[in-house]
Amino acid sequence: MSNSSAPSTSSASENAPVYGGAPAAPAKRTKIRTHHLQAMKAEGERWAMLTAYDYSTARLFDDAGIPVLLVGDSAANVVYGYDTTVPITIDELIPLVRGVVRGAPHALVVADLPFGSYEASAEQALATATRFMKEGLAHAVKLEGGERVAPQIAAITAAGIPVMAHIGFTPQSVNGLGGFRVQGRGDGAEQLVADAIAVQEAGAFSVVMEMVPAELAGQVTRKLTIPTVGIGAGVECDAQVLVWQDMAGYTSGRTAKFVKRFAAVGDELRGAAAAYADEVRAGTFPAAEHSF
Ligand SMILES: Nc1nc(=O)c2c([nH]1)NC[C@@H]1CN(c3ccc(C(=O)N[C@@H](CCC(=O)O)C(=O)O)cc3)CN21
Ligand SMILES: CC(C)C(=O)C(=O)O
Ligand SMILES: [Mg+2]
Repeated sequence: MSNSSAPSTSSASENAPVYGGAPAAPAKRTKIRTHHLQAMKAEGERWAMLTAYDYSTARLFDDAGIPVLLVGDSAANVVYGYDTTVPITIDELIPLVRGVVRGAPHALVVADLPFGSYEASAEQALATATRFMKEGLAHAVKLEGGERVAPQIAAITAAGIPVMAHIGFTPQSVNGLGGFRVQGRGDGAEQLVADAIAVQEAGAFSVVMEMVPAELAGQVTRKLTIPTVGIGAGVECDAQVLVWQDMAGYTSGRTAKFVKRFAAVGDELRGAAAAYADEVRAGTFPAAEHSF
């Protein structure tokens, strides 16, 4: 459906450096829509979601073929430096969404609704989701909660906005959940299953399960018709998500147990900054070739 192929670069000079605005990838790749994710579940094809918070990283991840990018409220931690996701606001997130959407011509871009912007009522949730679509140009929104936010999910989807749900450990409720903890153990299993079914019935196109025992996450994945996206929820989910800085080794300090580092970007970048500064101090940069 409507695979509007990305326009090619219209740069005046072939050799001009590209600082922005250019398409991230060759044309012809499919623009990902929710029905593609549904089809992948039917085919048993796993997919990867990553967070992104700006244009430049969104381009790289779109080029890498990541089908879904999440502008997470984890921006609270990795962009703004807050301790939790509780303080981040709609106005701090929307500009990040705009950058990611411009950088990702193929990926489905999902925007996290921040704490305090949707819990009060279906009306509040729809108003917030609408801002992320109109001002952020997001393709879908995500919110935390199961049964308790089913009316919100129903109202947003009824307005034509796809919703990704998020159950299990929901970081915005860290204070109510008694810390960063695995959910769905023991008695919690029944509630987790009820939450999964509630969000599917309310119209969610997909659901994130965070820090849920692998076996339970597998059961839920088989029970649901919509794709599940795990983070600390085992390999039987239909998809996986990680915060990109965690995945790339660009987060400082201790990371959660579910994180695997696929690169050491932080070390690389620190090294580049130090090497640059050394050359400036030594007078070896800029050289003649960098001068006019
Ligand atoms: N960089 C980053 N990565 C994330 O995955 C992430 C964020 N930020 N910010 C928002 C939330 C917060 N998340 C978190 C934060 C801490 C733990 C954590 O400390 N987990 C313990 C759990 C111990 C247990 O219950 O067994 C761990 O060791 O994994 C988990 C998820 C996930 N999200
Ligand atoms: C970790 C993912 C699922 C998230 O909600 C976020 O990055 O905010
Ligand atoms: Mg989040």
